[in-house]
Amino acid sequence: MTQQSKAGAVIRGTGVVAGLAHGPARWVVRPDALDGPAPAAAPDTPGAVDQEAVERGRERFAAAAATVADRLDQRAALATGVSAEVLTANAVLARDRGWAKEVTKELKKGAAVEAAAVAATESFAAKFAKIGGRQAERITDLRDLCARVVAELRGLPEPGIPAFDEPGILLADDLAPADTAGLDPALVLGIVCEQGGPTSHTAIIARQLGIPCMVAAGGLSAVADGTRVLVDAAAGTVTVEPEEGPAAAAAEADRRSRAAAATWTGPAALADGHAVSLLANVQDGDGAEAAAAGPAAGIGLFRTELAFLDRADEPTHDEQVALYARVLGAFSDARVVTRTLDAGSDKPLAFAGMTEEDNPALGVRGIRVDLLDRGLLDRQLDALAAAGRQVGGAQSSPWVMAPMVATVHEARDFADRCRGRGLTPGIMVEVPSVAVAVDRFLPHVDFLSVGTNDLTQYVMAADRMSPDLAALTDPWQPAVLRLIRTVADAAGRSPDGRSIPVGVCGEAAADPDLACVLLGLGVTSLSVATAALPHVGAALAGVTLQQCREFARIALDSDTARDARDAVRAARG
Ligand SMILES: C=C(OP(=O)(O)O)C(=O)O
Repeated sequence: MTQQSKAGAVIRGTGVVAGLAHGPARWVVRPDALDGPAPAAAPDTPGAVDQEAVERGRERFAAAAATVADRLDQRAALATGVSAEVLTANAVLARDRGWAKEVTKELKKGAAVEAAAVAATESFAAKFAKIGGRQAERITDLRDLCARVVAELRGLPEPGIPAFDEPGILLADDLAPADTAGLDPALVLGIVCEQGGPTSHTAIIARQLGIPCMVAAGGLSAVADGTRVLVDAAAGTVTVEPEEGPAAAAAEADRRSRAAAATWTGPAALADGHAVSLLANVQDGDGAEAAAAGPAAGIGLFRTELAFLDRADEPTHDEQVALYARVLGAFSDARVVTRTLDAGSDKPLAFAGMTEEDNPALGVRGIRVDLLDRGLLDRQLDALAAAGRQVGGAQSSPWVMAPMVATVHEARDFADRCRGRGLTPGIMVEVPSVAVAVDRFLPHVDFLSVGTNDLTQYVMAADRMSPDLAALTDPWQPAVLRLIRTVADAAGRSPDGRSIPVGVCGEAAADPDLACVLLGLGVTSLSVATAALPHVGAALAGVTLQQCREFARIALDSDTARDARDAVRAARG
């Protein structure tokens, strides 16, 4: 039996639709397709095939699948936009001839019809998993259809969303599109899935409905139905049985800020008219084009390693040029900051030549891959320079930054290699040594970008992946904020008289309260996931620079991350 989460425990996941939600957890009812009396699976050594049984099974499956498809069509007719598209696509999947054929194959082996449906589904799921990417994310759709067809074959009600008699948070291993498409945002305040990815249908529909949503929340099954939880999708956390007063206040403040965000269209500016450079974090061409269609003023972090995570071999020069040109071209007149491959730690790249390490977060990652193969970075810089020339205009000298820089030597060497190719060099500030000795780094680079996720991990000596250490890896940690102030102060009066831009591209920038603090600390740009842009933009529109400075002072003078957050939230009102 799963051990239940304790009060105050924090579960981590990936936020896909920013926002806070507080209420009782309600689990999706998803009966295992083979619950109940086990239907006969295909025997290992099939005897003579009972043709009549095969035919009966084929007809029963076809009828059940058609009923499920009809119901999906009916729901599609009542839905709009992406919800309708998703429901229709799943109705088509339910009528798929290949699926029916695979079921018949299993029936011919002697399986009962329910078992045949499950076996056929799992055979497709295995194929989808092998292909990976978006195809793998369709496995949930497929299994959901199978569960519905099996329920229909057994004369049971359709599995799915529980009835909500009060507003709450929907929890699931993964949600099927047929579930998400019919959700009522007045009752479903938040969605958390133990599995799923940022491009899964759950994420797409939650975004359309404006429901805060998290996926890949490992350990969620330890949360019992009815337990009160606080979901903070921007921070990627679910707090089990949080302190009621502050949790309710935070959720209410967030509800108001989401209402403001829904009408915010940019460009970003503070209430006193002070312009803010609000940029997007992206990982591929689709993301860059989606960002360009919204209020982003450019790209502050293009995580190139995420575009190549599933690659066994290094992408060719031409492949890289095509990808980079697409991302640069999405903002042909504005700043696009590309980060060189941040391979290693939680993002191993098969082609980067890393070996297993005991402590990969402190090992060969980011720029340190130079130790194994300097050519990898050189080839990436060549491709980026070529993409810049191809796009031209404002992108003819692309901004590029290196992750995990720790020494002045690394910064100088990186900058030389960039300048030699006509690129504009910067470095990430995520190793504390850079923040502590920032004045020594500034003469070599044209910009800095603070990666608060890693900076916090390394300042607090706490693994960012550890759910038990979530309170320590909170970017509101006053020690982290003090380092950011040191960096911003130094960059504002660089020894050679230049004012060096300092951005923040970690998750800290996506927290509307913390975004105000960061501007108050002197940061010159913020880069956040595209979905979080309106939340941050709307929050900034409600405060002046002087207020931001006051919020920064309050946060710096706090002893804990929690005190800092609570005090700034109270001051913002
Ligand atoms: C932006 C950052 O990098 P990563 O992609 O490792 O989160 C960070 O560390 O804040």
